[in-house]
Amino acid sequence: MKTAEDARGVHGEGPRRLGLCLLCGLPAAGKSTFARALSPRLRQERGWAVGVVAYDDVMPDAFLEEASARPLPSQWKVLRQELLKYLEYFLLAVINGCQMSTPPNRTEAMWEDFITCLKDQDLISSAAPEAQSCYLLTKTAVSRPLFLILDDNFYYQSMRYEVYQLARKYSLGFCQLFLDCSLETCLQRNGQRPQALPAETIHLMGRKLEKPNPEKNAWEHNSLTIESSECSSEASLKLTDLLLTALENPVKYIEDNVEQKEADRIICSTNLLHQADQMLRRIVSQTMKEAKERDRA
Ligand SMILES: Nc1ncnc2c1ncn2[C@@H]1O[C@H](COP(=O)(O)OP(=O)(O)OP(=O)(O)O)[C@@H](O)[C@H]1O
Repeated sequence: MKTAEDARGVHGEGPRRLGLCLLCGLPAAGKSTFARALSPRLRQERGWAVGVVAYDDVMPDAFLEEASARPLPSQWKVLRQELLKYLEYFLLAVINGCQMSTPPNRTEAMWEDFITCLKDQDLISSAAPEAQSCYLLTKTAVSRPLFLILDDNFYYQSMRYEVYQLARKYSLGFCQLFLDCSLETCLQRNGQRPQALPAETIHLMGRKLEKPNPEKNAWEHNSLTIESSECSSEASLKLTDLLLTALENPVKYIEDNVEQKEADRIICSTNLLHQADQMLRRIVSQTMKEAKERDRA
């Protein structure tokens, strides 16, 4: 199996450039509309292979077919993680230049929607005739720089971090685009949709939203905020720059381990039990030192 270094092409074949881009923002901010316009532009102008994975298209239908009820937040979390696993299967096939296999434990309807999503964007073709549970990658998917654009609200930092961890695991490019749109505009756009969300959901998300914060989180440094109504050539240039920077600077595994260790250290040092333990150790050590000095005197 090839390593992350192979994926970057550091062993002489030229870089195999792969990137993940998160779209985040409030419901009805215009993420899906934006993604629909962005992907043909990137294919045409840059010659990249692009896959937009709209979580709304892949997840709810799958769940409703199986359980005929709206999932709870904890179930959404499990489904999001399952979808990331599917993405990993696809990425592994691209990195290893092999067929995409079918995960053994899967929510069948969600997997089917995921397959349809990749097929519709010319990234995989039908199951290989000799192995019904494998899918062939298309020439587009294997021969060009590839960007996967993940279209969800990603309103908690922790949701985005899961995707970042995937990028780190395979040393992929990673970037985030925050589509900034006022609450009022989102409510207004939502109200005009055929299947509008309850306004309260948008209010709630507006309160909970954790915008990308590159000052606080080093891993979010490759983030861009653009106004949802902005379609200027300047915004377009900034966006291309963001994506190119991500492709050319894939997440470094070792570097980010250091960052993870630092995060663990902070968690550890703020842990009261750990602090009490440290204090106890210091007192014991000081008492023993004093006792030894008394013995010598
Ligand atoms: N720039 C824009 N100007 C005006 N209307 C827009 C704009 N972008 C999107 N809309 C409209 O707003 C509505 C919501 O757009 P869209 O579905 O793209 O949002 P979204 O952020 O993907 O929403 P959700 O997170 O709920 O899936 C649609 O009816 C769309 O036509």
